[in-house]
Amino acid sequence: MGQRNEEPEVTTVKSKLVVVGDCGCGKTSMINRYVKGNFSETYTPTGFDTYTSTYHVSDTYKIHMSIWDTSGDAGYNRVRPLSYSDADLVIICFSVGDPESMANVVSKWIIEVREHCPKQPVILVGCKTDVRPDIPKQEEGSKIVNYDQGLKTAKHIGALVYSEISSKTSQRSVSDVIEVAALSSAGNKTSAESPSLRRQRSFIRRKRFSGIGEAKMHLRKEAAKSCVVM
Ligand SMILES: Nc1nc2c(ncn2[C@@H]2O[C@H](COP(=O)(O)OP(=O)(O)OP(=O)(O)O)[C@@H](O)[C@H]2O)c(=O)[nH]1
Repeated sequence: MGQRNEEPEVTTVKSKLVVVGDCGCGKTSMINRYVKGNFSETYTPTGFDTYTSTYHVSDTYKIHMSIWDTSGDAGYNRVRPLSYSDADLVIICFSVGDPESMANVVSKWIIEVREHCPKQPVILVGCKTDVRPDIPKQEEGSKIVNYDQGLKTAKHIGALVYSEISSKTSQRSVSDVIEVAALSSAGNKTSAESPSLRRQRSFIRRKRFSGIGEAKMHLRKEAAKSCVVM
């Protein structure tokens, strides 16, 4: 009798991640580092851009991400909200070398995000950590955001995760945060109970792929020091 060669059923979950934050804080560089694996010193302001990438969580579970890159420019304040439609998770970025960009997380970004995405999880990302050692000690406090200040802001805005990255020097830090975002958003889907989505949800439950649980497991497995799940 011949052996049946059964392919395992592969579940693919779709997830939309929206990335916002001040101009020049490092959003596009983070996405480029994750999707294309490269980094450019050249600053090209973004209008809107969409990238796609598939995260292979396991042999039988994939997350197909669409990552929406937005402009931090005030000129886009009226059109940027269109990007939030159907978002599963929002990543708010600031630059650790620019305290004003972190202040704007509280005074501008979380307010805009909550207006359009009242329930979706938010991840706060401090970008450009490689600039920290370049800033002279006596200027600390005025020109740099330290880790504790970033973490405090993340708690203040009710973020699910606080993470710090350098798109310039650390592929790993960027992969960690995007993959935690993917896992958190995939386990968080609650809308549109189509039969296929019901199957996905039951699969997620069976495999204990709850968003936050999966994110924590991922963090432990990878021993990532750059992400903190709150
Ligand atoms: N040193 C350093 N520079 C970075 C890093 N990430 C981005 N940059 C630089 O910062 C500048 C702006 O980066 P972008 O990624 O384009 O910033 P953005 O947030 O997408 O900007 P907008 O499109 O205007 O909203 C570029 O010159 C990048 O090379 C980083 O991790 N370290």
